[in-house]
Amino acid sequence: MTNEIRAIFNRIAPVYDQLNDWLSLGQHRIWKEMAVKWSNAQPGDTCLDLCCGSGDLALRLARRVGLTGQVYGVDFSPNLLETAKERSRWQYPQRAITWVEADVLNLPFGDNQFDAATMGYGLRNVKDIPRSLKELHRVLKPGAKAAILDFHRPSNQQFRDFQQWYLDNFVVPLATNLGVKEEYAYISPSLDRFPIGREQVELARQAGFTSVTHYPIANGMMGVLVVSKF
Ligand SMILES: C/C(=C\Cc1cc(O)c2ccccc2c1O)CCC[C@H](C)CCC[C@H](C)CCCC(C)C
Ligand SMILES: C[S@@+](CC[C@H](N)C(=O)[O-])C[C@H]1O[C@@H](n2cnc3c(N)ncnc32)[C@H](O)[C@@H]1O
Repeated sequence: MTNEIRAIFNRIAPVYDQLNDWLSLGQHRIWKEMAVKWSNAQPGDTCLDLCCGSGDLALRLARRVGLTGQVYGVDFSPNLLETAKERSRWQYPQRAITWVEADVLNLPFGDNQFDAATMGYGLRNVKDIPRSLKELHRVLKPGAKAAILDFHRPSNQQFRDFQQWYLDNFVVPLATNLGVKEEYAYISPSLDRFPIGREQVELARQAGFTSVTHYPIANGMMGVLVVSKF
């Protein structure tokens, strides 16, 4: 399972950023900015971006923490990490971003290290969600926050139908034209298996987070789980 997921993301690396822009009409940038804001990262902080992929959230965190801060981006896809490294070289050559190839279920960091964290479209893809949340809890400093952005199934039936129609009629056909049909067809079943907002809240509480809120965004088609460690 882990190897299959890694293979999916390695294969889509060449088209990943372009397809996110096209298929969300640029909206994913706004959703990611919301997650960074809700993580409460501050200038000078040491931040973590889990499942960083091509680096979108990590680069946004880097902008927020400034020259005195530090950002660590963790992912197990070497191909997406290569894109992230290239982007950071030309976008932020003087900022401290460390790209780490690792499994987020076994983070190579000690306890209580990070002031803030983000995870974009990663939680749905890990093979053990409770363990992933426990690892996140372990590495955050007491008082730190994390924001976890992912797809969500709207409770409103019309938006739910629209989301499914959009995935079936725009996302998969466009991906098919670019030779990555199976990879994008994986989004819908992975979303069916993914816990909805209130279930995510319960899992985060069980992982040790005390303050936990799930915010549906984009008419419930996406969601941000905001967690605090006390
Ligand atoms: C950045 C986004 C998704 C990242 C992403 C996550 C995955 O788990 C994948 C799995 C397999 C292949 C690719 C991905 C993947 O790219 C979110 C935006 C990209 C979406 C493809 C667009 C989805 C659009 C919404 C369903 C509806 C948007 C309505 C409106 C047009 C804004
Ligand atoms: C959909 S991408 C999201 C990338 C980026 N965060 C974004 O928002 O564009 C999901 C990422 O999660 C990574 N991933 C999934 N499971 C992982 C795991 N167990 N450990 C590390 N990375 C993982 C994949 O390699 C992929 O880069």
